[in-house]
Amino acid sequence: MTTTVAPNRIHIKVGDKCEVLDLYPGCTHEDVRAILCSAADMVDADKDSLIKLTKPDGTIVPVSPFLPGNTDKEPYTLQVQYRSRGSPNGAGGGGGGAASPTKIGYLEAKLNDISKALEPLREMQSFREQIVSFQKRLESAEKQISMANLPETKVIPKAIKRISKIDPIFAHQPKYVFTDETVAYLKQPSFNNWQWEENEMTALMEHMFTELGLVDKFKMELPTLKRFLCVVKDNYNHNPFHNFRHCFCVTQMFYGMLHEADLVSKLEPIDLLVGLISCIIHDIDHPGFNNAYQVNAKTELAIIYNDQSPLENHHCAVGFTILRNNDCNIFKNLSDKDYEHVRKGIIRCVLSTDLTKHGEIMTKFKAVSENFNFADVEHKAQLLVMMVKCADISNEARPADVAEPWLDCLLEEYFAQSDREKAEGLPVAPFMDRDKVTKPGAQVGFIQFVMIPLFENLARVLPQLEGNVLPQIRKSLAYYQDLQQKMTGK
Ligand SMILES: Nc1nc2c(ncn2[C@@H]2O[C@H](COP(=O)(O)O)[C@@H](O)[C@H]2O)c(=O)[nH]1
Ligand SMILES: [Mg+2]
Ligand SMILES: [Zn+2]
Repeated sequence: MTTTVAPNRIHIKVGDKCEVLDLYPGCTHEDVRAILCSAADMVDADKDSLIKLTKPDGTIVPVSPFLPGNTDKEPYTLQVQYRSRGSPNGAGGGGGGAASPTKIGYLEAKLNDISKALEPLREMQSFREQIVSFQKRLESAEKQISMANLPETKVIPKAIKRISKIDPIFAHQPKYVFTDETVAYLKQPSFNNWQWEENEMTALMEHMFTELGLVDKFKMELPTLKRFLCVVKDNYNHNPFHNFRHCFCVTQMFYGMLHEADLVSKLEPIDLLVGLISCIIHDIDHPGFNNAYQVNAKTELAIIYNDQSPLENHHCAVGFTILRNNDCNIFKNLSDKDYEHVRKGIIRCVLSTDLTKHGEIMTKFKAVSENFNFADVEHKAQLLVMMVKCADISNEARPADVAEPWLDCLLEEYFAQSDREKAEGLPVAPFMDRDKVTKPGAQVGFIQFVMIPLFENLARVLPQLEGNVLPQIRKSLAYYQDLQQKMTGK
């Protein structure tokens, strides 16, 4: 089982000064921003300040906890620009920036370091008192400022920020031509995602739109579709599991099931569009920490969405923010009625990927499957919900050499979350705890009690899944049961 524990060493250049930073596993976007601001001697830069990192060749490097490590020979160049909310045009403003929790965290850490170094000195006590008084002043400033900022949320500006980077990236996209073998293989649930790079995966997704007739039917402009997919890719974070490759796999499994069950002829193009876009945006901008963490840690997402499926609501909001941008709006030629239908369907599918809704969705679908009717709009909406849910948890429906690395990725993300929960004194779910989880332990229950019942329920309407998909899932279950037996003797 692989886990990442070593800090990531980053060399940066700020003006004519060079700095070395260590990013520790589990640090957040906010931590990285705070560290970079401090390296630029701009600890009072606020959340809206622009932080730009570039490689020596001028390529912009996204600021994230997964910043690739580099060497002192090729440091990143760091620029920080204030963007105080108080100033009318969002620029300039210098020291007037808001005190944010990250600044307080950073200052606390920095002051702790200083106080450790001063341990032997007599002034220690008075210095500690100064720290406490300084922290209190910052906390009170933060309270006042956060109250003043209440109406603003990060959701929409964040998505827009990344859209602004699209054209330079897009301009360098290579053109792809896929062989007949590849396009046929793309329709198979056994497709191996690990052979493809990110740009190839966006091109394969573009192929799905064309092949399903959606480009023609909805008069999509190809550059708009390419840009949409590219911006989606850039708005997935580099998490071990919830990343753009997972988005591709979910979309590809949905596409594979459409073909496997001959749904292209049974569903309307608008249904295919709802399902495909739902898969594509379903985990966009996932922070790598699940809903339980969001709620327990009282994160901004939990506050914005009142603890109600904060992640799934966020994925929808970011997806539709990208679509609202004219350059990415593949829905721009849809009638108002179609747009309304598509939006409603996508929101329903993406919100349904919250596994806490699983039981309710299963019960409803069992009822409609008794007399399923492809002409019934509600029946079809429930079918799409089930298909997106199946696609989302479908790794073990793939051959073992494709599925197993995904389990390592999932556990790596789980362990990073539980390590952080332990460090922050938050509740830890046993299935995420590195001291309690084994690979077969993680899979046997999940495949037996979640995956198989879900796919079997869907197979009541799509019996073709009994052909290729369900046998592979049962094979995975047998494999992990056997492994568990060997490991525990039970
Ligand atoms: N133990 C396992 N859990 C799995 C597996 N595949 C998925 N999952 C869980 O389901 C959710 C899916 O929702 P997502 O939108 O977050 O992707 C995921 O987070 C896992 O908790 C699996 O193979 N084994
Ligand atoms: Mg999700
Ligand atoms: Zn997912």
